[in-house]
Order: sequence, then C-alpha cells, then structure tokens
Amino acid sequence: MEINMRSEDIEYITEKLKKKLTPGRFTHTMGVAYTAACMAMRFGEDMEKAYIAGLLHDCAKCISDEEKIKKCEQNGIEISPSEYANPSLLHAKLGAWYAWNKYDIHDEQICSAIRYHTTGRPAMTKLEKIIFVADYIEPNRNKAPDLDRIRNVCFENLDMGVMTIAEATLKYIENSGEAIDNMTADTFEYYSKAVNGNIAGTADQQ
Ligand SMILES: Nc1ncnc2c1ncn2[C@@H]1O[C@H](COP(=O)(O)OP(=O)(O)O)[C@@H](O)[C@H]1O
Repeated sequence: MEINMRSEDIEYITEKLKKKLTPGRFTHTMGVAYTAACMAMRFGEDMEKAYIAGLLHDCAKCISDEEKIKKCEQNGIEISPSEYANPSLLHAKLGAWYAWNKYDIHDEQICSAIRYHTTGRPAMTKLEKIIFVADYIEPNRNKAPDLDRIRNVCFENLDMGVMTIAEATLKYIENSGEAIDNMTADTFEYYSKAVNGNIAGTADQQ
C-alpha cells in the first residue's frame, strides 16, 4: 500500500530530524534518503517509502546509551544480551518505534526497514535490503574500504550488495572489539547462499 505523504509532512519530519541529529548525522541521513530513493527506482520499489525509511533510519541515533536502554525499557521494547552489551545497536529498534509512535509513520514495511538497517536479517524484504545497503553506500560515507566497487555491486545486484556489506561489516566489527549481534553473520550466510542460487525466490533484483 502506498503512503502518500504530503510534502508539508516530509518537510516537518526533515526539520524535526535536523533538530534531533548532529549536523554530520543529518547530512548522512539525507544521503541515505536520496540513495534509497535511487535504489527504489532501480529495483522497482516504492520510491516514497524508500525515501521516508532513509530519512528516519537513524532518528534514534543521537541519544545516549543510557537513554536508549531507558526508552526501550519504558516502551516494552525487548533488549537482547548483545544489545545490553552494545546499546548503540538499539538505535535501530528504537528508531522503528519512534518512526511509528513519534513521527506517525504507520507503515510496517518502513518501520521494519528501520528496525533491521544495522544488522540486516535473513530473507529481508526489498525495502529492508535497500535501506541496509543505502546506509553503507550513501555518497557522504568515505571511511569504508573499497566503497566504489561496493556501490557498483549494489546497483548491479541487490542481494550481492547485501552479502558484500554484511561481510565487510563482520570484518570491521571483529576488529572493533565490540559485542557482536549474530544477526549480521546470519545475514551474510543467507545472502551468500542466495547469490549462489541455493535459495529460491530471492532473485527479485536482477
Ligand atoms: N552485528 C553487529 N554487531 C555489532 N555491531 C554491529 C553489527 N552490525 C553493525 N554494527 C556496528 O554498528 C555501528 C552502526 O552501524 P549502522 O547503524 O549501520 O550505521 P549508522 O547508524 O552509523 O548509519 C557500526 O559501527 C557497525 O559496525
């Protein structure tokens, strides 16, 4: 189902995010929104939903770890052991909750794309894949190695893009010493099989 947002509503969300996020995070946010909209054009997804999901994906990012835990506990959002050990991961779950409850985006697909944008998950929807990938490749990102190649891969084949980014993220977090959420490893495994043709029904991105 389409969401048909009014341009005033999109402007309102954008202005609110500008206040809630640091300038760097806001720039990244706009990059993800535009990249997600481009990927939606490329892969036949709803452009407006991709833009809104990109806009809101980090809406809970600029909150202290203590506050993230508190807000999750207050609102009945379950916290896993790896999230207690690495509360920064909670911005994705909490962001999905904020999108629904504070920004009034009553759309399961958008909120789920926000929910899984950091770790990914096996068998993602097309919109979830687009936000997972757009977060990594948007034009303001410049620290990850091999980004030009990864950007090409993502626009060529969405599943291969997800696999490549999950693999790069795993390498990065293995060296960071932070508590690891196993969902990214599950995502990598699933999409390795998908690109090698061992899982049926995921080739909607060719
Ligand atoms: N499975 C995971 N376990 C632990 N940390 C992870 C995992 N996946 C991603 N991260 C880390 O979470 C951080 C935030 O990632 P992400 O949400 O994708 O970007 P951002 O919110 O900055 O746009 C990154 O440092 C990334 O390495």
